[in-house]
Formats: sequence, structure tokens, C-alpha cells
Amino acid sequence: MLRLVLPGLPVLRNALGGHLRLLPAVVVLGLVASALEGVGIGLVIPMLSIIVGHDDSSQMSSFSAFFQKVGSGFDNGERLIVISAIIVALIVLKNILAFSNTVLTTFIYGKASHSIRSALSEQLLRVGYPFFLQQDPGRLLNIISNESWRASDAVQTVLGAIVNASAAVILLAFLLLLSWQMTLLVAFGLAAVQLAHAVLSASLKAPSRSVTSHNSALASRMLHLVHAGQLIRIFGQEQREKAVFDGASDAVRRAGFVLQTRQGALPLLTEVLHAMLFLGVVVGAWFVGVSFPVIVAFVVLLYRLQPHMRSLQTAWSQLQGWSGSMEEVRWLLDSSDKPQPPEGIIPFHGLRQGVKFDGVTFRYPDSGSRAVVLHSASFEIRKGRSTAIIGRSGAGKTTVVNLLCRFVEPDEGVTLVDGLPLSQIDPTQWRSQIALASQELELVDGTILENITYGQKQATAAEAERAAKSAEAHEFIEKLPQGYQTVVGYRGVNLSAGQRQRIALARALVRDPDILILDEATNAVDGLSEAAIVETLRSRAGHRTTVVISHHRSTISFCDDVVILSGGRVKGQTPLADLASLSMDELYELQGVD
Ligand SMILES: Nc1ncnc2c1ncn2[C@@H]1O[C@H](COP(=O)(O)OP(=O)(O)OP(=O)(O)O)[C@@H](O)[C@H]1O
Repeated sequence: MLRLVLPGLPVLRNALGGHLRLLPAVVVLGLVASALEGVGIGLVIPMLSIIVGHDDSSQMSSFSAFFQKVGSGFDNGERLIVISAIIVALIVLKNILAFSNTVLTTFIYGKASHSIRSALSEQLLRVGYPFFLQQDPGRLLNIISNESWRASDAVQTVLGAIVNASAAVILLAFLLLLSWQMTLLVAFGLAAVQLAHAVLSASLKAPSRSVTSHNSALASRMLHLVHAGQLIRIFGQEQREKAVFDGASDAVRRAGFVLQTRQGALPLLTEVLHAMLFLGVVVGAWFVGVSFPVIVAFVVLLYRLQPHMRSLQTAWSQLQGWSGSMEEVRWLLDSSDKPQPPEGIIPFHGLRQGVKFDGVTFRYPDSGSRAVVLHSASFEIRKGRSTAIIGRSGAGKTTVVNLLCRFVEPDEGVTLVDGLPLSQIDPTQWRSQIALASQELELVDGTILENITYGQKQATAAEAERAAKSAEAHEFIEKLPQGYQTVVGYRGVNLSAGQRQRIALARALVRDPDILILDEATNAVDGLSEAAIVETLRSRAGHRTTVVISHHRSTISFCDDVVILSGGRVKGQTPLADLASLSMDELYELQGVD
């Protein structure tokens, strides 16, 4: 039931996590502060009785009569002073408690916001890689940068609502004790206002979802403008991109306008309803003959109750308005419909014989009727040897790498490592023994040294330098004013493509991996440097295994074996020596590659 009533409840529960146990303290502080306020207001009764000279408590409820007796031992002047002093003391104490509650709720809010962001980042790091193949990055960016803040705000709103609800309960209890008849009238009135408010708030859900989906689309456009700067300029698409972006931005504005105007109308409407209720109570009290001091105390209590009720209603409509955001955050945090990370418990400490693809068939997730990418592929990568995987564009070479790295898993068939299914091997241990250099793996924003030792934190500067020398990167790094401390910028923008590739290669080599995978890892490197890199790779022969993907004959020249792929099918696996004299095209022709 609550799940239906309060959108995003699971998100809030997770966000509050261990701090849920602090909520009773929030409630108690709220209750006590309001009780102090209620007593202070109750003390208005004897004050007014003295001032208007109406000291008769016979027609009052026992609760009102109790206040009427306060300070009855003093003469009227002293009594006024004593009661005023008590009221001031109560106000001071109430505000100290209210401030303590503000500190407590702010602390809980900060922790809850942090746990939402932390849970989102953990989920993005934990989820199986195919998730990123299926999802729109704009949607993910929007959830992290936008919707997560709304979810945090929702936590703050709920905390505020708890404080307001505590105050409302106490003030209502005081009203009840002062006059049950008038309180009954108030309760009916409040229920009617609440009902009207709930009906109107429900209409916020659809616009909230619309805002969220338009925000996702806008985030995609923003990503596109950031990443496609060159493309847009060289093809002269600035005008068109501007129009598309403005369209997406305007759609957010329009959706936001609908949501905010509906949200904005609610407090106004409830203010009118509350005012009607207020006046109705005063007139009703006069009709049933409630004494003047009690009416005043009742009205003051009602006046103090009103902002709490309105805050509760505003909180309600805000939560409805953020339901789209909460749903998005809940969706990302929910692991049940996401690809799982690779499993496996068999320890892996190094390759002993080799890796065998045995009848592996694969299609990318969510590809619907799309073609199978690998058809029953069978070939072998032998330990200590270098295996080239070649084939025309789209043949499935990178897909083989994705399977080797366990970014994706075969649909049929099996990948065997020393005779054991790769799916049963501990993925962390497996990955710790392989290193990948590919066009997909970017540099991180940091220094060159940080990039080379990324994932190998214990590597010394000397080891990083050795790896850089092997990757033909040391020379150009040394020429940079800051050398290894040069900051490469976001995705390595401060470097040339060939320089980036050589640093990425050094990053793979510094791991001294058991299996080195190079996927078009040197295609931007000049011929001389590439020849030197090839010599380095040749020197790994015998004790280390290398898998190379390249369209260049020279890059695979040091390889022992060659696997030829065509349209996702293995056309053959042969020692490269048998084909040594052939160019790439002759090689494809010989193997019947289309
Ligand atoms: N993330 C993906 N989702 C759906 N299909 C994909 C995805 N990645 C690749 N494919 C498809 O899988 C097929 C093989 O792609 P793959 O990247 O493995 O080819 P490749 O041989 O490495 O090509 P290239 O030499 O051009 O890099 C292609 O038809 C491609 O369209």
C-alpha cells in the first residue's frame, strides 16, 4: 500500500539505510518541540483571562481549566509576569529542540544523498558489461547528474514531512483537549482539504515522467555536442545541431512548465481551503458558545498547525512531482533486470596450455532479429605463441576479444582455458592475467605516469619507464616539458592519436600480462615505431601469449598462428609461416574471405 502511496519508497529506504534508526529521534524531537509549543499556546488562556477579566473556568474543558489554574497563587500582575516568563522559556526550549532536529535531519539528508550517489556508482561498476551496450548513455548521465539529486531532495522532503507530521499530531492533540467539538470540525475540514490535494497531486505523476524522459533526451544531445565537435564542424552541421538541441531543450521547458504550474497551483488552492476552514472554525466556535480565551488559544493553535499541514501537502505534491526521477533512480539501482557480472570460482594463476573457442556462437544483446555475430567459431590460442585474428571489417574480431575478456558470454558453445570452461573461472583472477590495448580503451584524465600505471598501482616509475620504452613511448614522453608528469587531459586530448596508442600499449605492457591482447592497438603509430614495437612483442615469444588484431600485414608479422574470420565464421587457422609471402588481400583471397 505504502509503495503505491509514496513513489520511490524503495529508493528512500535504501538511501536512509543504517540511518533509519535515527528517525525515531527525529520524531521524538519533533513531538517534544511541538508539545512545548502547545503548552506555551495553552498558557495564553490564563493570560487572556486576566487581561479581559474573565476568570471563570466552569465552562472550559478540564484541559483548558488546567491552564487556567497556572499561577493562581499570585496576584494578577505577578501572574502575568510569571506566565509570560514561562512562555518565553518554552519558546526558547522549543527552538533549541527544533534546531537540534534541523542538525539531525541535515546530517541524515547528507548521508542519504551520499548513499544514493554511492549506490549508483557501485551499480555502474558492478553491472554486467552488456548493460552498457544496451543503454542510452544520455539516460545514464541524466540519472547520475540530474535525477539522483531529486531523489536526495526527496529524502530531505520526507525528513521534513516527519517533523511536520509530529508537530501536526501534537497540535491536533492539544486542539482536541481544548475543544473536541471544534477539533471534530477541523478534522473533517482537514480531511476534505487533504482529499482534494491528493486527487490533484496524482495528476503530477505523468508530467513528472515526461520531464524525466525529456531530460534524458537532452542529456544525450549534450553528450553528442561534447563528443562530436569535429564531426559537426567539418560537415557544417552547426545550424542543424543547434535546432535539434534547442528542440530537446524546449521540450524540457514545456514538460517542466506543465509540471511546475500544476505544482504551483496546489499550495494556492490549499491556502484558500485552509482560510475557509479557519473562518468556519471561528464562526462555529462562536455558535456553540466556546469562551473567548479558549477560542483565541484554539485559533492560535490552529494558526500554528496550518503551516505544518501545508508543508505536509507540499511535501506530498513534491514527491509526486519527483516520481519520475525516483523511478529512474530505482530502475538503475535495481539489479534484477540488469545483466549480471561474469561468474566463476575456479582460481586462475596463469595459462598452462591455451585457450580454445569450441563452437562459440554469439549475438549482441537486444539485437532482436539481428544476425548472429559469431557462428559456431572454433579455434585455438596456444600458450606462449602469438595468434593473429584477421578478417575484413565486421568479421567479428573485436567480438572475440569481448568474449576473451568476458565483457560478454557465448550464447552457445564454450571457451575453454586449459580445458576448463572460462565461465567457471574466477573473472577477477582471469582478468588480472590479461592486458588489453584497444581503440576502445581510452586514457584517463591524469598524468602520463598515472595512465601507464593505471591498474598496476604498485608499479614503480622505473617499471613504467621500461614499459614506455617497449611501447616506443619513452622518447616522446621525455621531450615533453613535464615528462611523465604531463597531464594528458580528458580522454588524452592533449596528445596525438599515435602518442595515445603508445601510452595505452605501455599501460598494457607494464602489467607484464600472461595474455596480451592488442586490438588495432598500433594502427595510428608510424611505421618505424611500429616495427620497433613488433620486435618487442616478438621477444615475448615462448613465455607469454599474445593475441593481435590488425588490418596491417606488418603488425601481425611476428605472429605464429593466424585465425581468419569471415562474416563471423572461422575460415581457417594456420601457422603464419605457411602464408608468410602473402599480402593481407592475397591471404583473404586464398581463404575465400568475402
Ligand atoms: N555493441 C554491439 N551491438 C550490436 N552489434 C554489434 C555491437 N558491436 C559489434 N556489433 C556487430 O557485430 C559484428 C562484428 O563486429 P566486430 O566489432 O566484432 O567486428 P570487427 O571484425 O572487429 O570489425 P572491425 O575490423 O571493423 O573493427 C558487426 O556486424 C557489428 O555490427
